Amino acid sequence: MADGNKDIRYLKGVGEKRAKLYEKLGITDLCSLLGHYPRTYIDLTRPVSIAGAPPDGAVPIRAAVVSKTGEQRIRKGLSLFKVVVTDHSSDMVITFFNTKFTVDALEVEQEYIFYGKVEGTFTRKTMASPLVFRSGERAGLIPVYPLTEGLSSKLIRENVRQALAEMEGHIEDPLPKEMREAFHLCHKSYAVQNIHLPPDRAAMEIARDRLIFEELLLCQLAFLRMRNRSKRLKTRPMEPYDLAPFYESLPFTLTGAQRRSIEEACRDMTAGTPMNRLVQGDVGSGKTMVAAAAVYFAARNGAQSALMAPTEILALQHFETLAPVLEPLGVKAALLTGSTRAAKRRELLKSLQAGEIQLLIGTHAIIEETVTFDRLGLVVTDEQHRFGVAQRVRLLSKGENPHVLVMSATPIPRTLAQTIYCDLDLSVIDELPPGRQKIETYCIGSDKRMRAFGFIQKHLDAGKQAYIVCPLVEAGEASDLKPATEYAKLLADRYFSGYTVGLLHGKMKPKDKEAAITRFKNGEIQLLVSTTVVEVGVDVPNAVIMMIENAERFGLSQLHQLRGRVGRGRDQAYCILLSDAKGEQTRKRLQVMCRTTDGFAIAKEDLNLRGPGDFFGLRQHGLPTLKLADLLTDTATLSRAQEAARQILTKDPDLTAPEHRLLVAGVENMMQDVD
Ligand SMILES: Nc1ncnc2c1ncn2[C@@H]1O[C@H](COP(=O)(O)OP(=O)(O)OP(=O)(O)O)[C@@H](O)[C@H]1O
Repeated sequence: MADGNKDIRYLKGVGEKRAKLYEKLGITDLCSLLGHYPRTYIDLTRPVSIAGAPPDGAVPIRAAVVSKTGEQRIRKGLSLFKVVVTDHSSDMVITFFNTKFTVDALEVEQEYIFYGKVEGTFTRKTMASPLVFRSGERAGLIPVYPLTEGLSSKLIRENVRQALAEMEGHIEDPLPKEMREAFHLCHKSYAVQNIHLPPDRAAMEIARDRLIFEELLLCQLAFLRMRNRSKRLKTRPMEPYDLAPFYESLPFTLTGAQRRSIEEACRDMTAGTPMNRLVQGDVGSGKTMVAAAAVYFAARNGAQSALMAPTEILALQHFETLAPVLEPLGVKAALLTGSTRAAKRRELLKSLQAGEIQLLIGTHAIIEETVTFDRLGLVVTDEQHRFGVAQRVRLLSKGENPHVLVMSATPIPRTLAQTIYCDLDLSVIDELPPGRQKIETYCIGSDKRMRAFGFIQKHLDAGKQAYIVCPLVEAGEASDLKPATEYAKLLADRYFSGYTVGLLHGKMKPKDKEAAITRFKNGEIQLLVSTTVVEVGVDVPNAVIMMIENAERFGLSQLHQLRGRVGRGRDQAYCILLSDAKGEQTRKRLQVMCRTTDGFAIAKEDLNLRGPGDFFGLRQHGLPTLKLADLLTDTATLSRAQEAARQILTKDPDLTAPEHRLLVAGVENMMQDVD
């Protein structure tokens, strides 16, 4: 505990009850209270006149009280108070509800700052339930804090003020002095003081910049240290075998981007340290073939590979794609999932241990203790963020420092990827296989549903297939949404009665899911009604239409993944987004889908619209929660922090120097909440 730090109950007005509320915000002592940064600020430095107040948004108005009415009881539990105020430009009527205490404290003829939205007509201005500040008391920026029920921003402000006084002179700076000077950063104590109680915007910005820098620096240090550690691991270097037999055996020519990624991966494996590579490519860009080549390369070197997929459907599909490619080249593949029967499983595990199987594909089932390899040399994970760190470590421990290849279909802008996957090298497949056409995307209301059905029927008649995705499995989960089970029945009985309609959802038994996918792949099912279980990875090139019901329910990146299930062959493909939602934000989101099919552009829009916190749960990516930094907009600070982290680790790779003691504590504190 830092010098001067005390339990939160030390503060005036904080007893057991409030301490419990503070605990909900992760605050237990003065230091954690000071680490609870304001969400935003009310700027009292630039009051506007009543007559000149803009019609939208809250503003500070400096005005004097003219008169107050008494309490008016509107109904039980609801009282109204009216206060007339004036400034040089106009009068205004302010209404307060149930806040007798605030109104009583207002003195006639005194000036105050009222912070709220000015409404009403040109001649009669009004404001409802404003925040009130004594004019001249402190016309700075007033911090507004993230709250929990029972704690007000005002109370937190008062507690923070006291905590700052208590901690004065005790706030140590984790950044060495030379670094602060080199990167033009203020001292930590100035930063903490001015993030909470800035006299003006400039001071707040200096403080913010400094704290964002520190946050990003700690994050970079954590990842770079991890990376340095893995670079120090040793593994047997592989021989650079010729990949020509692999390339020649494929039914198509690989794209330049696929070959480049393959070469990068194979080069990594010939070094004496384990590969740690992320292959990132848009939907349908052909990531599986990169994995296939790496598996082939490892097998030629006598090493086994494991491929772990997040769902049984995906594991099965990888098996069905990879086995026919690899087995003619002498690489035997096997599939192990939760539904593999006991006898088959026993036999499979024996062959695996004897080294007769070169590639094991499966779900979590492959990390169980009973699964042992003869010589595991390569681990491929699909969509890494769906696995926890512990699961990954368990899989890795089945070999001696095996190589790692991660495939991700979530397009992340490069700067973000570099931060999130700072411990991984990055290969980007930025080219689609030849002949792919832009998926035509339409957004329609349910009044056009029948026309859409007609459009689908025309394509089914021509021998093509289609998907209809619904948000839910069963009725009753939410009243206005299409449940897949009932909808599939309705479609089969009424609108698509002459066609084969299949159903796929997450609550089905694995065996039935497998059967549905296989029948769809074989063309026995023409129209597949599904929930989002088809979202990632499902590959049926003959399917050309993706219709999504209640499209407003899905995030942009999810819609993109769903749409990516079509347009995987040479035929023109279509995506129909069905939504009756009227909200402007929703319309905007769906329009983005109609405008572009580029996953990276969509991810960027998604980040802009939702913010990185919501994007895909950063914590699942192994990224700590950042309090102030925004990875999208703070890119300049991010590169400064990266530079600083590199400088620190070059001098002190293990962060053992005494001047880095506080940095290490910061890194550990930051990483402790990552899974
Ligand atoms: N170079 C290529 N030329 C033509 N077709 C290709 C090429 N590479 C892959 N394909 C085919 O493209 C389809 C998509 O490939 P794959 O399933 O590997 O994509 P992906 O990157 O895993 O996509 P997703 O993330 O959407 O699952 C498959 O049917 C595959 O056989």
